[in-house]
This record gives sequence, C-alpha cells and structure tokens, in this order.
Amino acid sequence: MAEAKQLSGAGLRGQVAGKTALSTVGKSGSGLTYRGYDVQDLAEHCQFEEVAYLILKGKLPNQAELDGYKARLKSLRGLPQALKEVLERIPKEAHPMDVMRTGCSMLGNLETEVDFSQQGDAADRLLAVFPSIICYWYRYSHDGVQIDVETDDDSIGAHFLHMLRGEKPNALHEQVMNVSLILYAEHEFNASTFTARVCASTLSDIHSCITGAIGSLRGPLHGGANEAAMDMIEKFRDADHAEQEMMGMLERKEKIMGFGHAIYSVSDPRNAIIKQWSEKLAADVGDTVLYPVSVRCEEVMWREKKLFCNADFFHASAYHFMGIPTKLFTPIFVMSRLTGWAAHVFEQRADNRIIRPSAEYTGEAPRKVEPISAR
Ligand SMILES: CC(=O)SCCNC(=O)CCNC(=O)[C@H](O)C(C)(C)COP(=O)(O)OP(=O)(O)OC[C@H]1O[C@@H](n2cnc3c(N)ncnc32)[C@H](O)[C@@H]1OP(=O)(O)O
Ligand SMILES: O=C([O-])CC(=O)C(=O)O
Repeated sequence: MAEAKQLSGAGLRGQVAGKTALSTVGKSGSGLTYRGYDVQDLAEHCQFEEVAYLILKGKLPNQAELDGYKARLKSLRGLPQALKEVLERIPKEAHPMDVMRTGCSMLGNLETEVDFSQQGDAADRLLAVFPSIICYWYRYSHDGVQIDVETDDDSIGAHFLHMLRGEKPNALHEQVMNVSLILYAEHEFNASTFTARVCASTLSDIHSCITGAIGSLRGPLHGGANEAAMDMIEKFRDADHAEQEMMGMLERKEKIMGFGHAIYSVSDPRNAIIKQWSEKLAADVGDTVLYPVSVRCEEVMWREKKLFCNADFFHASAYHFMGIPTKLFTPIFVMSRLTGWAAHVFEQRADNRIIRPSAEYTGEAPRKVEPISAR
C-alpha cells in the first residue's frame, strides 16, 4: 500500500466527520476493505449478494443464509402499479439518474418507512427494485414496451442485463456485473454517502436519505465520471489521437474524468480489477480501439500528471463492451452503492447526533436595514 495522500484544505479534506465500522479507504491491504475484508478478495471469491449481506447485515452469509437472501431479493423485484405509472410519464430525454431519484422518492410515498425497525426491509426492497425501476423506464421510454420485471435470474447483475436486453446474459457478462457491483458497493465518507448520513442525522426516513445520495452521486466529479469518461474516450480514433487530445486538454487545464481521487494517492485498488475485466471483454468483442485508447489515456495521465485511473475509468469501456448504453452507467453505481448508503444510515441512526458543522463568515460587517425608499 502506498503512502497516504496529504489531506488538508477545502472540501472538509482530512477532517474526521464521524465513525464507521463499514470500510477503510487508503489504509490497509490493497487500499479498500469492507468490514475488514479486502475488496480484491471479495471480488475474487464472492457474489455481489454475499457482499450486500456483509455490508447490510454485518457478516458474510453461510450458504443457507445466502440462498435465503437471494430468494428474498428475487421476491422483491416487482413494481407497484402507481410507480409504473410515474415511470411511464418520465420522458425518454430524462437523465436516468433523475429517474432513479424520482423512483426512489416515489417508493417512499408508496412504501413509507414509518418506523426505524423497518430499515432493513426498506434497504432490501430498494436493492431488489432499483434495477427494475431503471429498466422499466428505459424500455418503456425507448422501446415502448412494458417489461416484466419479475424475472427468475439468480443475480442482481443478470436481472438487470436480462431486463435491459430482453434475454438472459451470458456467463461472462453476469460475472463482470457481479464484480462491478462489488467494487462500487461501499467507500467510507464519500460525497453521496456523507449526504445520506447528514440526512439520516436529522432522523429523516431512509427514502429521503437515499434520494439525496442519488442526487450527490449524479455529478461528474463523483459517480457521473464513468459516463463522462465514456463520452471522452469514444471521441478518440486511436491511441495516438487519444494522446494528442489528452495533451491538449491538460494544457488547457481541463479536468479529465475518471482520473484522480480525494483520498488515494497513487492508485485506486478497484481500477486494476475492472481493467482486467475490460481487457477480457475487449478480446471477447474483438475491440482494437477503445481498450488501447483507454490504456494510452492511463499512461499519458500518469506520465504527465501522476494522476491515476479511479474506479470509474475502465468501467466505461467494460460497460460499453457489454452493450450497456452510456447513460445507464451511473444508475448501475446506484444499484450497488445503495448497500453502503443504507448501512451508513443504520450506523448514523445507531449513534446519532445531528450533523451541523460551522462556517467561517466572509460576509458584510453588521449593518442596519435602510428604509426601502432609501435603497
Ligand atoms: C467513484 C468516484 O467517485 S471516484 C471520483 C470520480 N471523479 C472523477 O473522476 C472526476 C475527475 N477527478 C477529479 O475531479 C478529482 O481528482 C477528484 C474530485 C476525484 C478529487 O478532487 P481533489 O481531492 O480536490 O483533487 P486533488 O487535491 O488530488 O487535486 C490535485 C491537483 O490535481 C488536479 N486534478 C485532480 N484530478 C484531476 C483530473 N481528473 N484531471 C485534471 N486535473 C486533475 C487538480 O485540479 C489539482 O490541481 P491544482 O492543484 O492545480 O488545483
Ligand atoms: O471516496 C470518494 O471520494 C469517491 C469514491 O471513490 C467512491 O465513492 O467510490
């Protein structure tokens, strides 16, 4: 593990804003652990549903517990009629992250968490239903079909791809979805999780916490970077063209999405894992452009700026090779990070004090209100 990044300055960088037993970022092992397990180990040996169980319920499940959990999630995939009607009214041009936000918020009206004892059930429901929400809207608005969201797919990743394409995915695609969902599941006090915790600290309901978190994840400096990275790399004809364009962007001091990190200093441990899968998918589809372009971008950014790919960069090409439309990239992040967000809400509630920092005042000195006629 590399040296820790120097953490100070604006953006609350380096401030300890609370306690968590959920994950460590940039501290031990490859640099990311969930409840003490290294993310590499989890990505190699677990299904996403096992990791979701670990994050939400505190331990890795045994086989019977996992089977029971998967059966339960399968039984929770259905959409209430009123939610389908709302989704059908959202235009095709809407951003899918806005659809996720509205879907979550609407569910909060239909299946309101009235007591915190319902928080575990509410989290399981959101985990099961998020793929249904996004695919139902996408297929209705783009293809005019009202899909059946209650598939019998074994995993959340396969359920998502099946609804999106109208046919079951192959084993490679199901496996990549599984790994991807594990990599995105939890990340300490990142901006969207902190949003969820601030909301939870007011003793608000879980749907409000998650709806707020979706809004924070949407931005290109956070989860929206996977989409922004795709928009950039698909403009490059080949690796040399990518290098030439990147040099220009760096000269103009433009932000290059999918690079850099607020906490990691020399690498994001999730990158090496998703990069390997992107390479496998490139071979699978016979790609000779996008993967070499992505590798060249990585080389140029490191050579010129010592900036490295974060979790989002190689997710762009990996999802693209699986035929996933670019605008659905960040909603996949939501389908996974829901686990981390919800577990942080539980943690905040279990040891709560309202989150209310102070501000350094930079405004006018005290003054009197002038009568309106004199202004
Ligand atoms: C899953 C995730 O959410 S991972 C993050 C996804 N976000 C992105 O990929 C967006 C692009 N990256 C960034 O904007 C930033 O690296 C962030 C938001 C991730 C982290 O921000 P910070 O902690 O403020 O960055 P940091 O302090 O390391 O920046 C140091 C310098 O590198 C520059 N820099 C950082 N990232 C980039 C980048 N991607 N492209 C160009 N320059 C960059 C900064 O502008 C800064 O330069 P300055 O000192 O001249 O102002
Ligand atoms: O931790 C962060 O700031 C952003 C990030 O990588 C994540 O949320 O996965």
